[in-house]
Amino acid sequence: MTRTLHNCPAPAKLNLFLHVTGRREDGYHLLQTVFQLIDRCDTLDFELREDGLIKRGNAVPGVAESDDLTVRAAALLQSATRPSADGKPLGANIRINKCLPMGGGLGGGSSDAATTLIALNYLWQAGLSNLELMKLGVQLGADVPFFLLGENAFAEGIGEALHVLALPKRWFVVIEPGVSVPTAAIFRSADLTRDTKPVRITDFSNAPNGFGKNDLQAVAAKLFPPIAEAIKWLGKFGDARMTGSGACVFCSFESEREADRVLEQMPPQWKAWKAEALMQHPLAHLLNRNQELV
Ligand SMILES: C[C@@](CO)(OP(=O)(O)O)[C@H](O)COP(=O)(O)OP(=O)(O)OC[C@H]1O[C@@H](n2ccc(N)nc2=O)[C@H](O)[C@@H]1O
Ligand SMILES: Nc1ncnc2c1ncn2[C@@H]1O[C@H](COP(=O)(O)OP(=O)(O)O)[C@@H](O)[C@H]1O
Repeated sequence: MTRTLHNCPAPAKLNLFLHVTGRREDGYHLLQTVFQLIDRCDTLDFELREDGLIKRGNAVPGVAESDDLTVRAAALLQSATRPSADGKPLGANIRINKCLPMGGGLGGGSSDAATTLIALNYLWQAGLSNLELMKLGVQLGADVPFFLLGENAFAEGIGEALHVLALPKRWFVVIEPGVSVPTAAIFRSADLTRDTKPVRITDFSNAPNGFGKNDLQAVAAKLFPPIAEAIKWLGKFGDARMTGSGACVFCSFESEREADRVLEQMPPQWKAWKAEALMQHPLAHLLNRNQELV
């Protein structure tokens, strides 16, 4: 039995567009979005424990151990898994090397949770299918099923109704405006428009670059002026927009060279970086994909 998995990547996502098309009775919003995986990642280490305990091996500023999405993901998987022959569940030590900013709209916490489910399903030999992991994942956050799908996707519902989508190879410049955006506050805002007309997946496929808009952007940029400033500056180079509920802002380019040219001119107040589009989740080889999936 493998006992450790080191340096497991938890990649970021960008929402290439994000339309709010309605609201469910429970308050959750109906969305249409395209999720793009990129090669900027948190990395996680997992070590098997025989005593059944789930422990985080390092502190994550601002996130208590019991609230950490990795610890919650591990506990959820443990409760859905049959104990070993001696009746005891397996546990794990989890170390997280955070690179993705929290409240950045890059889905870092959700991706950490998905990587935890993938890695521990493998280490514990739990044998859950990908669809079963996705059903667990959506209980942790609306973005988690996407990271478990393992491929870029068009998403509907609250983000859990996923359709695999082939996206072109692109480079992205991403600005971290230095603020952390609470997702719930953006969705709660009275200023949010919730009635964008639904689009079809083919509408996007015919014109992938610069399609649609991010309906959460106006609300977030008003509440957090550094977001508006970053969009204005990056907008000089192309169609700059916010990802998710913010705060990060991105613009896509055909080549790495174009991305480098923009980074060379970046004002010093912002942390900024380039990333390449990923076609697949880096842990796709550990997913038990089968015909249940779209
Ligand atoms: C906006 C998006 C777009 O990809 O990404 P992020 O900016 O968070 O990365 C997601 O829909 C966010 O997903 P996630 O970050 O997992 O959010 P959750 O923890 O499920 O929800 C946080 C809160 O946002 C609100 N919420 C979230 C998703 C949704 N479709 N409708 C909502 O109204 C709810 O009030 C919920 O309590
Ligand atoms: N392992 C984790 N990494 C990041 N955030 C976490 C984690 N566990 C819990 N959280 C909580 O989830 C919130 C959203 O984080 P994150 O997913 O990084 O941002 P976003 O949803 O904007 O993409 C954080 O503010 C934090 O309180």
